[in-house]
Amino acid sequence: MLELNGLTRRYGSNLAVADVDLKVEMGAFVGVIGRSGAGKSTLLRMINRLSAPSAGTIRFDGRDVGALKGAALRAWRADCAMIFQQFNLIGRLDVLTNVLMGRLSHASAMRSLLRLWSDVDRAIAFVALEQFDIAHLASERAENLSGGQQQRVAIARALVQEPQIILADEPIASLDPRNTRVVMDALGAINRRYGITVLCNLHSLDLARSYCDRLVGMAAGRVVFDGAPRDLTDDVARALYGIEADDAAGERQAAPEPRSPALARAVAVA
Ligand SMILES: Nc1ncnc2c1ncn2[C@@H]1O[C@H](COP(=O)(O)OP(=O)(O)OP(=O)(O)O)[C@@H](O)[C@H]1O
Repeated sequence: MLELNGLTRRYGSNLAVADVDLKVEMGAFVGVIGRSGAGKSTLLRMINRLSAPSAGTIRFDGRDVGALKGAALRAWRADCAMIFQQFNLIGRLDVLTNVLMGRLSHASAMRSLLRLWSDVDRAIAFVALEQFDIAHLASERAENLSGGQQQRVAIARALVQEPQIILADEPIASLDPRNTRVVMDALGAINRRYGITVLCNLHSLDLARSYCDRLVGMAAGRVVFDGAPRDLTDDVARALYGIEADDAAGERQAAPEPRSPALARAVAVA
């Protein structure tokens, strides 16, 4: 289990993440939702230790993730793979090599340094590409692929890390609707087939509702909703997103003021 307690990140006087308590059971597909600036990326980056908490703890199966250093920290980062909005591939390298980068933590230091991939690593990378219907692109330069294809390469790279958790930070923000579905389906397949826990930052409520089995709503750095998608009522959504609610939900009518006092307070300080 992943357990966050009092997790906080300050940037000067700005509280990006404020006193977050969260327990995530392994195997879950959790959507982290909220308006821009709510603290979603900062939360995921702290879990991966890309950003240092100002206060609070991150524990995984009882281990204090915040205290990890050196090889143990590298192992943790391999255990919780990140997927970014901008894919973060090496454009001039071919697709297969990009996926093989996900095997670095499984190779010896010498092999990693010389990029001497074993046949087993190559086979694992190829199978990962096949799963997302992009094996035929293995020898293409990554920069020549469409956004949706590049994100599937990034997901394949994350998969070959053999992580326990995938942290996806707005993975579909730069994609058109068709590729959005393809990429979300790929994350859903990983979650179901391998039981890999997915924490996925999403702006779209429609997507969050259709793909996630639990939603965590953030406003002004705080968790203001935590529950099943069916419990995320329109009122809660409006409180979370304010004037962005219709964009997020894909509706056309104007959003009334939030009726839930606790959520309204949280949004007011956002
Ligand atoms: N490196 C940084 N330096 C200073 N402030 C930061 C930094 N990163 C984030 N912040 C601030 O922390 C707050 C939360 O930002 P964060 O990116 O986590 O929100 P978000 O919900 O992921 O938003 P978005 O959906 O736009 O990415 C914002 O006020 C942001 O300006």
